[in-house]
Amino acid sequence: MCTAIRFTDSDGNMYFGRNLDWSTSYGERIVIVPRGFQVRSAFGDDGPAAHAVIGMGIVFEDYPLYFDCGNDAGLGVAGLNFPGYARYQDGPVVGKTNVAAYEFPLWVTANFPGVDEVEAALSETAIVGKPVSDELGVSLLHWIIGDGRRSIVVECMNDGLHIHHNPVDTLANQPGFDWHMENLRTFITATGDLPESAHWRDAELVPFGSGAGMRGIPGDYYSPSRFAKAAFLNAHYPLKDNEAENVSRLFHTLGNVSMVDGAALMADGAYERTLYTGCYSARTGTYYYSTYDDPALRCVRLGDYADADPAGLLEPEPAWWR
Ligand SMILES: C[C@H](CCC(=O)NCCS(=O)(=O)O)[C@H]1CC[C@H]2[C@@H]3[C@H](O)C[C@@H]4C[C@H](O)CC[C@]4(C)[C@H]3C[C@H](O)[C@]12C
Repeated sequence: MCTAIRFTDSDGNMYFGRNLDWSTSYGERIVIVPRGFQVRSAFGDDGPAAHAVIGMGIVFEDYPLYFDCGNDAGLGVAGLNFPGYARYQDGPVVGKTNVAAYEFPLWVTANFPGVDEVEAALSETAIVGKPVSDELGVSLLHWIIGDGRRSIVVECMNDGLHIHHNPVDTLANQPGFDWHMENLRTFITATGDLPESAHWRDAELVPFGSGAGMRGIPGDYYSPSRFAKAAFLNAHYPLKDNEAENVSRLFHTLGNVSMVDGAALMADGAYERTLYTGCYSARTGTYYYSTYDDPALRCVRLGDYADADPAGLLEPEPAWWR
């Protein structure tokens, strides 16, 4: 499973991050697309990247397959599994801009400065289930897209392409976004406040300590549970000012829905774990991440590669955060 959140600092700069939960790594690492890089399109509409992009992914035949990424204008996108619900176009649609599902994160971040522009373009766009290769196939995903003002969720299903306004700036896996939002109504009594004592007949029931208000928010790894917990935490975290506080916010919040070995068996017989947590700070153009085996934070600053030769992709060595 995977979980993603978005929030802003006190100046309106976006922080955007995700847990990548899976059993085996694809060999993912930080990949940078320099501004002006010639982006190859599955449907013949090649063109230079209008924005520099940084994120986590793999490079396949000189093409960056991003799992999540952000751009120099402060726009971020992440793909999360959505099998059983995702249904792409079987082939290109005449009269539309056709984008293969594997191209979607790069298409969003290389072309657009913000969510408004992506949303407008999506009305003329078809997402096509073209495999990246026979071996890699087609991933069935839905996407969260965020900037400094808001986020949306894009779900391509049997009945067409849906764009949801995302007022909780959270996404997990199945079922669909509308269901997750409806389900949050189950938890409206949850609060971060210090609980009062209760009186039952002659008994005064005093809380053991703080945290009682949050009882009922689930802590298991099921997708609806992670959505509810991440949405609660993202809604209650106090607004923070500086980079360190906001990076800390991102990793603490996603740490609360991260998956520990041995607790969630997948259908293939392997346990799911949070292989990495990634965070894009639009304030500093920095991608931070930690992995399951090495929780130390590493990072790469997009601005350090502003003058990079647009002819090639970059796979920089990350530095320790501090
Ligand atoms: C497995 C990842 C999603 C993690 C997730 O949501 N897990 C939920 C588990 S569960 O089902 O709900 O149990 C997804 C996110 C991005 C995906 C990758 C990206 O889409 C880029 C390419 C796309 C190709 O079609 C397949 C390989 C691939 C390299 C994808 C492999 C895999 O499907 C990834 C890594």
